[in-house]
Amino acid sequence: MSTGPFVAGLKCSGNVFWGFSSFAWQRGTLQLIAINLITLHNILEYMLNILLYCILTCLNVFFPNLDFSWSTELEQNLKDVFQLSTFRPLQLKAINLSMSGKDLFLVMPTGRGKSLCYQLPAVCSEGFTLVVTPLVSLMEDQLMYLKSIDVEAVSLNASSSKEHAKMVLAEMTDSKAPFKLLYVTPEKIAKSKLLMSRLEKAYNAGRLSRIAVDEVHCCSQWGHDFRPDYKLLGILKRQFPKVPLLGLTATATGSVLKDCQKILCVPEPITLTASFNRTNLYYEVRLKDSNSDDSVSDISALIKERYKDQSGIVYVFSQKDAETVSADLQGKGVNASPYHANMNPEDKSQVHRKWATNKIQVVVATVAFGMGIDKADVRFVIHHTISKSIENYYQESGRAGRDDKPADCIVYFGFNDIFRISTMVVMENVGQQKLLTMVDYCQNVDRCRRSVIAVHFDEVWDDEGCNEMCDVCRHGNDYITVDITQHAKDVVQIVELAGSLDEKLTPLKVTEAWMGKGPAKRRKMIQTTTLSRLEVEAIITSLLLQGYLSEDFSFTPYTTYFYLKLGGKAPLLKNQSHSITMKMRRTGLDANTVSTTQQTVQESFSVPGKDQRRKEIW
Ligand SMILES: Nc1ncnc2c1ncn2[C@H]1C[C@H](O)[C@@H](COP(=O)(O)OP(=O)(O)OP(=O)(O)O)O1
Repeated sequence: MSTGPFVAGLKCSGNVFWGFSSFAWQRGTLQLIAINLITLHNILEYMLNILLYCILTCLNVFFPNLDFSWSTELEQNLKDVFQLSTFRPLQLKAINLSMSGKDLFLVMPTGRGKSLCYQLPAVCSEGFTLVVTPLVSLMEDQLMYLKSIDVEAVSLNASSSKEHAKMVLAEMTDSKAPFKLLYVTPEKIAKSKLLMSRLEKAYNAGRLSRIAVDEVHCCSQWGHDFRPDYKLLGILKRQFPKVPLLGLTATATGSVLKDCQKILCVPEPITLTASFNRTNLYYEVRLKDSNSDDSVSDISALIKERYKDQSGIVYVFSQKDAETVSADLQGKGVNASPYHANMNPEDKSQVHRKWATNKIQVVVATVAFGMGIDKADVRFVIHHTISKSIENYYQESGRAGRDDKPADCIVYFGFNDIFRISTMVVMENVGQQKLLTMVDYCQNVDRCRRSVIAVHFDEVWDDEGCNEMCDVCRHGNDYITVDITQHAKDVVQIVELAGSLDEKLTPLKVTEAWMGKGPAKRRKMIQTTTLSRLEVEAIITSLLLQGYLSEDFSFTPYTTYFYLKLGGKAPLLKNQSHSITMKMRRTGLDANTVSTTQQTVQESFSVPGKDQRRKEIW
């Protein structure tokens, strides 16, 4: 906000006045008045700005169909260029705000049409829009699509040839250049001074009309896909403050967006958030039994019966799993192919192409099969292994049902998978925290699954609206509340004992020790259990989620080991009055060991006599 000329004017009058009078107090009084006037002016100007801002925001947000100078052109290009008849929710609001020069964060579920929110304004504006995209493959998909609808777009990335880069850099400042969108990777912005100098020239010539930062959550370490080069993108708004910035993401919580705002140096962005509730998606969690993992048989039966001739994705944990699960499914008569980052690019695009044209029914993929996958009729997304966070799960499962027709999102939840993923995300800042929220989603038996997702994304959600489109709501009350205080004490005792012997126990060792199995390496008195393996695993998971146990990692040059140690809440168990409960699925539990919610919690599990419980293990 500029006050320069006003201040200068007053200083001048103060000097004139001083020439006529020698009374210091008169000068002081005048200065005081001047300061007050300046303050008043500042306040008024500030209030006026806020008022204008509010009016514009209200007009755009509440009356998105109001006619603006660009409205006719928008409608025309939507139909003629993009061949679309109507806008989807929030698209027009976002476009109008961006066209009116506002900085904007657009949070919209995957597949709902975020790209149009900068592509259409680009077509309707002078100059070009700079689009920052994390992946070259995403960039290429967009360029291909834009070419197919005759919108001129170019890209600059590490694999651009020298001639191409030279041509693009020259055209950036050429008013006759035809391209409307320039796609770059964040690395380019961070590393190419030449690109920055060209952008500056384009900015000064009024040719840089808009900046779009795709997958904006990559800026924040709190996001699920942090990329270091995104952290440097604040330079764009610092150098080109008058150019509106549009940050787009499918998955960002309020705190992630706040972080992105700071990193991108966007002073007051407007945030538009579309609902995360994909009403056509059915969410389900199935338990993987560690004793006899028959999840692949289960998946193949589902695909051959429920999803016969329908297109889908099976997500797996590792490249090796992609190969083996795909081979197993093929062996069971499913038309499946693997997809992972280690395949050569031709093989990857061949699998993608064949799947897109329904020549392959199922892609068994790692998360490498991700951004840019835009097939409308995906009827199922099955996770053979849980995702590393709710954000990841939402995005991966969200590839189902983009045509708004019913589709299923099923996760197979296995105890051992928790620790495989945990060691994978060990280096990530909040990796464990995020993984545990995903585990909580899977272990949950009493809350509507869509409400768990919605709450995670700060959205208010009413379970009633689920319409039984998740397993919890569909099989309501299929759970019991059990008292696990004594069990917690037993498990904590095992971990404590190992600690006192300077030994570390993996979750598997704890499970087996508690169940009285495993090699009898040390002879120590512990209390074992007669609970089933699924129950034991559920209790250990719950103790981890509730903070009675926690992770303890150990690194070797070749691998990372996950051990269990006492959590911050473990000492509470020494307190006689302290009790812990958990909710468990009724289905699959041993009828002799569990009780209904009506029974007293103490009866919930049968606890064997002390002598019976004394066993020598590990
Ligand atoms: N108004 C509209 N009407 C009909 N289809 C639309 C509309 N806007 C976009 N689409 C289509 C175009 C694409 O095929 C599909 C997904 O759009 P896209 O912009 O790729 O989604 P997105 O960017 O939100 O998803 P992702 O997060 O996966 O990148 O929706």
